Amino acid sequence: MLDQTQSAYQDELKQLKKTTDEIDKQLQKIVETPRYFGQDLTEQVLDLNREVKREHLQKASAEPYFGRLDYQEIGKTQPFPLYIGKNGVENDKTHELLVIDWRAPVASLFYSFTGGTEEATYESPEDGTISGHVLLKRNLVIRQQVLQRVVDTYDRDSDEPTITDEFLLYRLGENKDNRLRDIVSTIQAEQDQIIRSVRNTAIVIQGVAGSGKTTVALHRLAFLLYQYRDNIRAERMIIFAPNSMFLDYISGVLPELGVGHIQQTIFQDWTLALLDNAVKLTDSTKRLAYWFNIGAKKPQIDNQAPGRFKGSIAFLHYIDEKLQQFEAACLPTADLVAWEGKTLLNKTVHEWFYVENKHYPLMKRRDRTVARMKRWIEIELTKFPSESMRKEYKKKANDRLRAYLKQWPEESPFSFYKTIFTEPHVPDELIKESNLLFKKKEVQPEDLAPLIYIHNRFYGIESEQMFDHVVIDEAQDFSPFQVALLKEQTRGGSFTILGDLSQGIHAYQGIWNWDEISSLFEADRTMYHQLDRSYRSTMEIIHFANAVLSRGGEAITPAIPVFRSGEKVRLIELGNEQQKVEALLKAVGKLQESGLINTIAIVDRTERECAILHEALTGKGLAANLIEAGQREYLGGISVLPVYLTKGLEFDAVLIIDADPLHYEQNFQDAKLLYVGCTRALHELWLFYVGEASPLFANLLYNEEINNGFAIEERWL
Ligand SMILES: Nc1ncnc2c1ncn2[C@@H]1O[C@H](COP(=O)(O)OP(=O)(O)OP(=O)(O)O)[C@@H](O)[C@H]1O
Repeated sequence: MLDQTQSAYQDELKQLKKTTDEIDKQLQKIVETPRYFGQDLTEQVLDLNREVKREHLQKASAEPYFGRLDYQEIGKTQPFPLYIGKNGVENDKTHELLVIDWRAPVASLFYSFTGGTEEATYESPEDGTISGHVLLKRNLVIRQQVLQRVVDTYDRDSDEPTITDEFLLYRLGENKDNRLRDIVSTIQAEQDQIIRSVRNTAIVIQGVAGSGKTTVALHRLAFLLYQYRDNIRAERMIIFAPNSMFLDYISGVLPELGVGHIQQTIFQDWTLALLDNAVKLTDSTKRLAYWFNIGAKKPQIDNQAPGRFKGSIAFLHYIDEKLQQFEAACLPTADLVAWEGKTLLNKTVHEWFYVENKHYPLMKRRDRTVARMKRWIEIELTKFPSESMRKEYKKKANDRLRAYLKQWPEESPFSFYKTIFTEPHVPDELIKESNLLFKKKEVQPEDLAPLIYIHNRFYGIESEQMFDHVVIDEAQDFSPFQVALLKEQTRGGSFTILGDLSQGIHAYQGIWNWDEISSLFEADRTMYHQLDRSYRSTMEIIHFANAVLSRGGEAITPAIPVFRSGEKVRLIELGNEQQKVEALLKAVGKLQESGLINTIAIVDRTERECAILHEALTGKGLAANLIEAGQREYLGGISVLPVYLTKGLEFDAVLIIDADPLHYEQNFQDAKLLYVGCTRALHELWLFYVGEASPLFANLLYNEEINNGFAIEERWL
């Protein structure tokens, strides 16, 4: 066995040398070609192509590939080794494929193959379905041209030819810095299926915490750009993320995959820019503090919550109705008497507005109709014999036109939207609250989708504002209205919509089930995927988090951990409040001692508590960053942050403080919050409480059903 491993290693060394020599030769040739800065278009394109190739080759030179698959097509006598990397490389002269791009159809075998001796097939664009057998699947770790690891995950000739997770576990066991990474070398079959889904479909992914949803969506973008390179442009693809810090956190993945120029934004920023900043958003800190309040101040969340009401499709239909009424009644009813004896009949203006220009958006239609009226006046004026008469009557006509247009006011999306909040169909409380804000030209986040919707009806959507593909991350926090709005702006209904209902901590605005979103798309243009396997955290952490969630009292789909065992979750009772800071310092010290932990999150329940804690910790010399709402950058290291801001992020270790009944009550909303906090941890999860533990995990260890020995209790009194 050892011999076999060594000979595999030697073989791979030789192959690596052959490939890197060829890459370096090609690279050298490009580097020696002078850049072109002249005006000739053909030369400019050639230069650009060389630059793209240079970038690819430079990356490929350091890490040319990560996998090998020996595949024997039916009818062929020999297997063919396929080396799979982030970019394809071929021999300049012979055109032999040295490295196959991971997105190429044949490379799908590397991901979809899950063991066994049955035929493995893939779809070739030229030759249709190709069948054959996989003889070997090998993972290779190459860093800076050095072959570090060779792991066979399947070898048909071996005594145990089953696919193993060994390489995946090796990758998952690594520590994280402050950025999400690509996973091209270990994409799992269920993830690959999503990544390679056809465009012009709305893919809805419900995935447990850590199932790779964000990562998969980013890989899907890279795939779409490769597969449909003639039809899709990166600049026309957009990612909607929950906050700016999250965008910063994921910003490394697309460049690693060689993809640039994809728009990345948060919904609020995108809408405010479209509205030309005509309105301001209310202070998000206050809003979050309100919705994440604890104890008696905890607000009630139901369908009348402003976000649920204004985010509903019923509200969209209501606005539609109002727009129709506005459209039907906006024209003045009188004729325009330009001067005595010359009347433009109201019927004619109607005809121009409602028939001739009916395909234009409302305000454009108004502009065109008014322009037509002005032209009519000009033409009538030419019938006067003298310049002085024309002048005199022109003034008269313009005055009359001005008076006429006063009856036909030009609405802005905001002024129109405001009129809705006088209607009996809107709950009184909402009218009061909204009008108070509107007076200050302020709006809530849930007002933005309706405002853009009205904006689009008024002014239309420019073709350059249309998207080729839209990714919505943390989509459980999106409202159906937001998705319906984006659908209008996306060619072919091409979407990747991902989220987790168990992490729906913004239930005051988000969806409560996926039908709310799926039903917006035609049934045959939607695909639903469920990812239940969690890759982020150890088994112990996943078991614990599942137990917390199930105590929330609603039916849940438990996350299934990858078989990666680690330290037990620690439930630590403290003697009194004053001990908290010392306990955290001690915990950080212990974790850092191991040398294995890079990123640590200290998680409290509210932003205020975090600020106080952060001050106390830094006062004791701990170098920690306080993360607040609206923050744009994630710096890694030690962070102090409220639990609701941890969403989407991950840390080597998570320390949850104040895990008591006041901060985490036994209800679904709090269970989701604590679940989110717990599932951010990759390797270590510690929870601290003074006195009593939260009912979401109290006495967990004595509960026969769920006690698998995944947690230990300690008392630091
Ligand atoms: N196939 C895989 N191979 C290696 N690592 C993976 C794989 N899939 C996911 N991961 C890792 O699991 C972690 C979670 O991934 P990601 O953040 O994309 O999940 P998510 O479903 O969006 O999580 P959450 O909903 O909890 O925010 C990341 O560290 C990612 O690199």
